[in-house]
Amino acid sequence: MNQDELKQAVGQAAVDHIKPHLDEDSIVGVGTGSTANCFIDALAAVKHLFDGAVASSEASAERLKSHGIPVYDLNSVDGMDFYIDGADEINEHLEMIKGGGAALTREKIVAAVAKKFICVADESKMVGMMGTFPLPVEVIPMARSHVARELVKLGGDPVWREGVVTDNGGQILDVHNLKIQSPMQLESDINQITGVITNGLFAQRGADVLLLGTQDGVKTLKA
Ligand SMILES: O=C[C@H](O)[C@H](O)[C@H](O)COP(=O)(O)O
Repeated sequence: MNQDELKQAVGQAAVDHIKPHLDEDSIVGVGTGSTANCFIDALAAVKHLFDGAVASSEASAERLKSHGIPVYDLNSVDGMDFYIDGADEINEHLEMIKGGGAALTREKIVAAVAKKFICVADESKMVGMMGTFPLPVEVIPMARSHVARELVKLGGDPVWREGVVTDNGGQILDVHNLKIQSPMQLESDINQITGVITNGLFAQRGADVLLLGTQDGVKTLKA
């Protein structure tokens, strides 16, 4: 199977995973990116089983609506059982780097509301130590240079993702060459820098379940 087929397989596996738990009041939390898109497309086939979705980006909201799935503002829902999203890197503890598509902040917010985070990923995303994928950090635009200098002090090489404006009006610094030995600590340290909106480490709130697409089928890993 090629990478796209692996993404489709995990998208379908995520629908199969949550389907027994869906009812007419269920709200599904939906992530962003090419793997999350596969999940959205598979979810459309069971849209009669649940109420609607909360999306972590305008792009995912549009895709959900194009399938006729109602999209709710997060402030109008009390909670949700599941949040389904991809990752740029994930380790054996189900800690992740996310934000390759610049949606990290809304992803972290929707994930915080959900009872369970189900990560969908093809096997290329599984790593021993995170940091090969540059860590995205969303910043308030006027703080960009200040935050970049502070990130250098933490051992990274930040690069401005020029031209990208997030759904929140923020800008993105991609931090290269980090050896992330303590993801939870680094997540806190970066969030302490004034001007940071959030960073793409999902360690304090990692995934609860990983559906990993491999050549031997979809494997289920639990935290
Ligand atoms: O901002 C984007 C998200 O964190 C994505 O979930 C992540 O970049 C993975 O995307 P993809 O499934 O396209 O590799």
